[in-house]
Amino acid sequence: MTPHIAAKPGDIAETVLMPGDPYRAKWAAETYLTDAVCINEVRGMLGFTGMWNGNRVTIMGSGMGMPSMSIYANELMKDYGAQTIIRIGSCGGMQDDVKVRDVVLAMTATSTGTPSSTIFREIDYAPVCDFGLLQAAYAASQKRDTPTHVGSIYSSDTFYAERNDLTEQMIRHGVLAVEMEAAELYILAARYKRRALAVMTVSDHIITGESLPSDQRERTFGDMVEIALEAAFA
Ligand SMILES: O=P(O)(O)O[C@H]1O[C@H](CO)[C@@H](O)[C@H]1O
Ligand SMILES: O=c1cc[nH]c(=O)[nH]1
Repeated sequence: MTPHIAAKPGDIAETVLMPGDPYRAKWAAETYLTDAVCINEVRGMLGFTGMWNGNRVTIMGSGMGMPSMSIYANELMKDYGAQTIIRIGSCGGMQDDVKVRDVVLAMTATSTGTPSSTIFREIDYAPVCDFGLLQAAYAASQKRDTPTHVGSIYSSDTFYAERNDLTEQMIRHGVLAVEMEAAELYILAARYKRRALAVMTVSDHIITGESLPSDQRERTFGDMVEIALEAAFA
C-alpha cells in the first residue's frame, strides 16, 4: 500500500493502462477485461485488474495534470513494479488534419515544465516514448479505420489556456495535439527504466473549437484502448 493506492502487493499487473478519468478506467475494464477486480478506490481513483487475451492488465486513472500523474506513476513503478504504462487519454487537436476522434501516438511531449523539471536544472530534457511500444501501437492502428497521427504533443498545465502565443508556437512547429500528462510519464519511465507511451483520442479541436461531451470522452474511445492493449502485448 502507498499513500494513494490501497492495492496489496501483487494486485497490480506489470502492464497498466492509465486514462486521466477514473470512470474511463471503469468503462474500459468492464468493456475489455475479463474477471476484472477493483484494486483501488482511494480518492476515487478507480483501478481494476483483469485479463485481456490471456494477459494480466491493470487499468487505473491518473487524474488530470502532471502532478497527479507523477504521484500515481511513481507509486506504480517504484512500489508496485509496473513495467509498462500506457496513457489512454483525450487531447485537443492542434493541426488542421488532426480531426476530432482521430488517434494520436505521442513520440515526444513538449512542456513549459514538469514536476521533474527542478532536477534537470538548466537542461531542457526531451521526454520520449518507448520505441517498441510506438511501433506496435502504430501497427495496431493500421488495422483500423480511425486515422492515426504519430508525432509530438504538448503537455500543458492548463486546459483553459491564457497564453495564445504558446499555442500558436506549438501549432507553428507541427505539434499534433495538447494534453496534460504525457511529458512527466515519459520522464518517470526513463528514470525507472520502464516502458511508456501515450495513445490519445482527439476530443476537442483548438483551431475549430469543436468539443465532445463528457459521456463520450468517458465511454466511446474504444480504438485507443484496443491499440494500447495490442501494443502492450505485441
Ligand atoms: O481525458 P484525460 O485522459 O483526462 O486527458 C485529458 O483530459 C483532461 C482535461 O480535460 C486532462 O487530463 C487531459 O490530459
Ligand atoms: O488537455 C486537453 C485535453 C483535451 N482537450 C484539450 O483541449 N486539452
